[in-house]
Amino acid sequence: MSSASQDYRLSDALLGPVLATLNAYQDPYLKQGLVDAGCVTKLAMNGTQLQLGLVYPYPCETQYRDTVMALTQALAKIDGIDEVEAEMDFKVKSYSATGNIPPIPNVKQVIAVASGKGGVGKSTTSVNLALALAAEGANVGILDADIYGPSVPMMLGVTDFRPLSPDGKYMTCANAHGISAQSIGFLLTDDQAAVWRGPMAAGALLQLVNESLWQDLDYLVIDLPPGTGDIQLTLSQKVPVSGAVIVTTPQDIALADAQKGISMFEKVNIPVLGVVENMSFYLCPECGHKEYPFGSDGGARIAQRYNVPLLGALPLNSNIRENMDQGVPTVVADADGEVAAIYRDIARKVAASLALQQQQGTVSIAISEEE
Ligand SMILES: Nc1ncnc2c1ncn2[C@@H]1O[C@H](COP(=O)(O)OP(=O)(O)OP(=O)(O)O)[C@@H](O)[C@H]1O
Repeated sequence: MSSASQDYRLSDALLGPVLATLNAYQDPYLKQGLVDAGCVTKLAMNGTQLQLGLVYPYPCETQYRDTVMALTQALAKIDGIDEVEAEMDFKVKSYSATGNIPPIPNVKQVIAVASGKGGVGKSTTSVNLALALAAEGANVGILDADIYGPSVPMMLGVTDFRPLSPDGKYMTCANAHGISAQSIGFLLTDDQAAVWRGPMAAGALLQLVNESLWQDLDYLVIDLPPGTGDIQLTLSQKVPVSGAVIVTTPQDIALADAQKGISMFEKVNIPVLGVVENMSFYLCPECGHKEYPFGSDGGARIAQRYNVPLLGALPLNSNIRENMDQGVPTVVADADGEVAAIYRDIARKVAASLALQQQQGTVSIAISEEE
């Protein structure tokens, strides 16, 4: 992966061992050495202190501390280096899997979250994924396209928000817990939305995508309506999606529906970044014992069969529901907890996978003005 800029000012005697050491450190999400991944942007010496600049192609701020500690330990073994001062950053590049669709202004990448059937926790996953990407440092928006049950306003605690259109063209978004949000639920009552079908719903959703005032987003997460019908297909064909995440529960029936979701995206050439298995196991709050009431490897099986990664498995946990009902999702409400850590891990996998798709050039890259 080529990096934005490289400023290497080391003697030949140091440059070789330093690059070798940095490349021996495999980024756990890019699965590449830091040099091969194009992350190393600056190398200089100040006395016996190595000044190191790293720029990742995906957001991973919560990993910086551990990475610097590991690198310092390894680099300090090289003769002449006693200390390391690291500057860490990330830069997400504009990218769409569907090269012929124009980019959304001020949005670099679009992640569609889908499920074959309703009620599996697609919105819960979308909201926590968006917040987890933000926790890693990204600028994130979420679009609630679930016309049949727009739950994002409730989940983010912004049910009273009504969009304004200062210029008569673009609508303002709500801000909650550091992310921007737009929802069909801000504009319609439940009964209005429920009667929408096919083209009418898809048209309105496209308007929401293209006519919202997004502010320099690294990622726009779209919570699609459940199912794999016309609306989902139209959106997949008309929105410049970078990659899709499929949410499922472990029961066979949900898995069968998830397979339909994977096939739908494959048909329109949108890469499926992976599967999230929700309500995968029950974690006893008293003793920490894990139980798998629906079998323990549904998500893994579907991932294997369709050759897509299993991004993570979330427990069936009443806190997740309660946090949602209170408008403070778990990634924010219990940022140091185990569940938030699972969501952040999923977020890093998704973001790194998008960066890798770009690196491999399997798809076209959309360049927008903010680059
Ligand atoms: N891992 C979980 N543990 C406990 N409750 C959960 C979990 N995931 C989701 N829920 C709860 O399950 C219900 C359905 O979740 P959610 O609304 O996210 O599903 P959905 O797939 O988006 O549904 P629909 O598409 O029909 O709107 C919500 O009450 C939510 O709080």
